[in-house]
Amino acid sequence: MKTFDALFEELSEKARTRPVGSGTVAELDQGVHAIGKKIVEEAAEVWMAAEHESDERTAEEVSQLLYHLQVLLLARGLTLADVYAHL
Ligand SMILES: N=c1c2ncn([C@@H]3O[C@H](COP(=O)(O)OP(=O)(O)OP(=O)(O)O)[C@@H](O)[C@H]3O)c2ncn1[C@@H]1O[C@H](COP(=O)(O)O)[C@@H](O)[C@H]1O
Repeated sequence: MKTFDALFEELSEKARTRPVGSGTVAELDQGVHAIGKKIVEEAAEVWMAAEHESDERTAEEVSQLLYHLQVLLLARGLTLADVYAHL
């Protein structure tokens, strides 16, 4: 099972090597504005799933939100350590 930290490592590598077909690379190329909109959209989907859908759907939506948050960090050149410093 993939962890939050392992996903960030994977996405960091994708950002560095820019493999063809990577959705992460495509999203990074859209920039912070587009990624931010995606985060807002995913956050709303988390809310709706938590209120109206199953535990599994809620967990799935949360995973997508976490993914897009990580892409935003990469777009800004931030690391997980930068975030953890505030936890
Ligand atoms: N965990 C994720 C992940 N979660 C969410 N997403 C993206 O978020 C989208 C889900 O958004 P929506 O629910 O809005 O679904 P959708 O409306 O069909 O998608 P869009 O039309 O909005 O793109 C998916 O289509 C993916 O583009 C993810 N894309 C990639 N990953 C992981 O990231 C890693 C790198 O992926 P690549 O960069 O694509 O190789 C791999 O391990 C993947 O499993």
